[in-house]
Amino acid sequence: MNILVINSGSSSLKYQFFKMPVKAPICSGLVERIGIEGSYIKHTVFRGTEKFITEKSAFIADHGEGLNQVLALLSEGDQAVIASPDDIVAVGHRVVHGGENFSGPALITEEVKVQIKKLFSLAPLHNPVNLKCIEVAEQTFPKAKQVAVFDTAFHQTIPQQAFRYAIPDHYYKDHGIRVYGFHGTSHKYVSEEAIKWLNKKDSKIITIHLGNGCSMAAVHDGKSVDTSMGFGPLSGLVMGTRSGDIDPSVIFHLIEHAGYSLSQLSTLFNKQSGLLGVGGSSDMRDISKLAAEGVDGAILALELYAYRIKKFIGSYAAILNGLDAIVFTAGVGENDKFMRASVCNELNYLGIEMDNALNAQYTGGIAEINTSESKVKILVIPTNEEYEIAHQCFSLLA
Ligand SMILES: Nc1ncnc2c1ncn2[C@@H]1O[C@H](COP(=O)(O)OP(=O)(O)O)[C@@H](O)[C@H]1O
Ligand SMILES: CC(=O)OP(=O)(O)O
Ligand SMILES: [Mg+2]
Repeated sequence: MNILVINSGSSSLKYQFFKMPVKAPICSGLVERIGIEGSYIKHTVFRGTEKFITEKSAFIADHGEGLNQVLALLSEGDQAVIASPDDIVAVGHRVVHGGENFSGPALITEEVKVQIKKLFSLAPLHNPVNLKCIEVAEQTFPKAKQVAVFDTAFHQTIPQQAFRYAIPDHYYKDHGIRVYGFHGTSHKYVSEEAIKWLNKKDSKIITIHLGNGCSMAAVHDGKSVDTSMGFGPLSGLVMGTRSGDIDPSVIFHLIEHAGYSLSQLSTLFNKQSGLLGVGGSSDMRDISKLAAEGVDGAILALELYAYRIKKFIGSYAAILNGLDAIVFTAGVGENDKFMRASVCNELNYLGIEMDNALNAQYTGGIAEINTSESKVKILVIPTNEEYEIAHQCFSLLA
């Protein structure tokens, strides 16, 4: 079954094309800087062991134009992988917020689109773009089924004591104020891979997703029981540009004593904080370089980032009442051996002991980087949100 997966962000669009149930994609790509100067597309076709890469840079005004260019790359020229748009059987969309209505993938109907729209105010940076991509894909691939896979779905198993905030009841009932959690597709995928690796019933796992957005999940026997992002994708860990946990008193203080507006506060905590705010860049590679040169802000940014992860490991070990494995994933988790080492340093009380050589030698795939005595396994598992979305579409439609 030909399935195209679209993972859309505010200014980018990642895609992969699968012939399900085969896990290896036929092609994948990235449209970056949509609507801003310097737009470009990188498209890679995989044939056997060979890769054919096409790169284009020309202004792309919106996600519609981006998707049309993707369609052209899929269907035209030497490296075409389909003959016409009708060859696509399904388009799987990452949708960030599904509220309490979706605990699994959904075939997109007018009613589902209304639900996604109702949640715009809860995920203003993500849901509007996700819906836009659905509408463009409906026009571009009129015969295909459209399927939504929600970031929030995997976290719908979190119990009330973890998902409710200690504020009066009607804020939950009337305003939907609760923990939703995000990156669920990634936490689900890597925790399932970890469970296969451990081959253990009743497993207790902590998954640590460190991309531009960062979050952790406590996963008991395959079910999410707590997660570090909450009502929106702002709480919990220190991220590329987001602060993570902050005392709400700071907000009251900045409004009352420094005259901040709501939009200034939103920009501050969503776009000017995290690694960028403390260390001068949102990109972990830059921060590591600056820290190695001795720049104080960058050193502090690394310390805050690792410390917060460690704190969540401790709290999740407590709520799980035990621990079989911790899993590092996404851009930083998969690539940054120094960050993995900082997080795992002095966690032996919890039975977490890293093998420094194995950590340093890691180059890809699923691997254990703990010592043979370590009670808890330390795993690195590359996430694959696009494949997980294709897999969920395939299961829904097959
Ligand atoms: N080799 C590397 N070493 C350290 N950090 C890396 C490396 N490669 C990528 N990263 C970091 O991964 C982050 C992006 O992760 P990614 O999972 O691609 O994010 P997203 O999907 O949220 O855009 C960036 O902070 C980037 O610096
Ligand atoms: C929900 C979220 O934070 O997503 P991303 O990491 O893609 O920004
Ligand atoms: Mg990501």
